[in-house]
Amino acid sequence: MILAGGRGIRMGGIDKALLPLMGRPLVDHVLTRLAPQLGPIAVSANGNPARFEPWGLPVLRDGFMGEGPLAGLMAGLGWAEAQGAKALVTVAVDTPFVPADLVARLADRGVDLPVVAASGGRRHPTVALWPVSEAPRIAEAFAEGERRLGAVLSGARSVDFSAAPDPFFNINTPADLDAAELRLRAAP
Ligand SMILES: Nc1nc2c(ncn2[C@@H]2O[C@H](COP(=O)(O)OP(=O)(O)OP(=O)(O)O)[C@@H](O)[C@H]2O)c(=O)[nH]1
Repeated sequence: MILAGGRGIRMGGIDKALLPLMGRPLVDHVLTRLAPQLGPIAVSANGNPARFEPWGLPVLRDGFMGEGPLAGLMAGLGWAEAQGAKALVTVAVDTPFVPADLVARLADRGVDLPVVAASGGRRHPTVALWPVSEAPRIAEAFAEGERRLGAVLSGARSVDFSAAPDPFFNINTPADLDAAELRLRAAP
C-alpha cells in the first residue's frame, strides 16, 4: 500500500503523489518499483479518488481524517484482511527509490511480526511489513492516543538496505525534489 494521505506542508501544501519528478508523478515512480514485486497494490489517500484513475489503483480512505499515517495503516490492514492477505507492506509515496527486492526481503523475516526497513542506521517506519494479526494491537494503540508509526514498530525486526545513494531518500522539500532529479539524471 502506497501511503499518500499526507498534506505535503513542507512542499507548500501540495499532493505529493502527483508531484512531478522528471515529468512523472511520484506515485508513478513508486508504483513502477512496486508493481513487479507482489500485489495487489492500493493507495492510502483522501480527497478525490479520481486522481488515481490513470493507475487503476484502489484508493483506501482513512477512517480517521487528519490523524496521520497510522490511520492510513489501519484502513490498509482492513483492506489486506479482506483480500485474504497475511500481511501488508507500506511504502511512502515520497520515497521514489525503493529497492526492487523490498517486499521479498521484508517477507523473508517472516510475516508474524512487523518488519521495518532500515538504512544508514535508521529505521524508516513508513516502509514496513505489517501482519494483519497486528491490527487489533495497532487499533488499541491508536485509541489510546498513539499517532506515530515508529511507536507501534517498537518490537519490530528490521532489515538493513543500506546502500549509496540511500534507497529510502524521501522528498519532503523542493530541495529534496532537486536532489532526486539530480540522482535520476546520474542513474536513470
Ligand atoms: N493515509 C494517510 N497517510 C498520511 C497521512 N499523513 C501523512 N501520510 C503519509 O505518510 C508518509 C509520511 O508523511 P510525512 O512526510 O510525515 O508528511 P507529509 O504530509 O507527506 O509531508 P509534510 O506535511 O511536509 O510533513 C507520506 O507518504 C504521507 O503521504 C494521513 O493523515 N493519512
